[in-house]
Amino acid sequence: MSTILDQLDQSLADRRHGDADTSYVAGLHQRGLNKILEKVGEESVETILAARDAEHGDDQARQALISETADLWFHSLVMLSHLGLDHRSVLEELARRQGISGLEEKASRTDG
Ligand SMILES: N=c1c2ncn([C@@H]3O[C@H](COP(=O)(O)OP(=O)(O)OP(=O)(O)O)[C@@H](O)[C@H]3O)c2ncn1[C@@H]1O[C@H](COP(=O)(O)O)[C@@H](O)[C@H]1O
Repeated sequence: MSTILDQLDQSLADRRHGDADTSYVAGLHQRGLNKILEKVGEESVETILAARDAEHGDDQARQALISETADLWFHSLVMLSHLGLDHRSVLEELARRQGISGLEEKASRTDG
């Protein structure tokens, strides 16, 4: 599956200075970080609403949650790409955290 993320990140990088008339991603980059963050916020809210519907919902509601989550991941990747980052750094961070209990990590923080 990480191949999909590799391919997607390559597409996003290729469109960084692409034609907004033919590319949604190029259009987002051209409209700038604030527009991209607006989309991330919008997709976050849509994902939350879809998750509430999916909790006691049918297969259609669960599929809608998958679709909204994909939109959220996609727009998050556009955000990272806009700032010169990609999914590999996020996967590395998740790998670094593997096996570290979230409760232990929280207790070890010096900032409370
Ligand atoms: N994975 C995606 C992907 N997921 C979602 N979307 C688009 O994200 C948008 C989100 O839906 P909305 O209804 O919120 O968007 P909207 O109403 O058009 O947006 P606003 O005008 O309101 O900001 C839709 O236009 C979707 O088509 C995506 N657009 C592109 N990709 C990937 O990015 C590649 C490059 O896309 P282009 O730049 O369009 O060539 C594609 O080959 C795909 O692999």
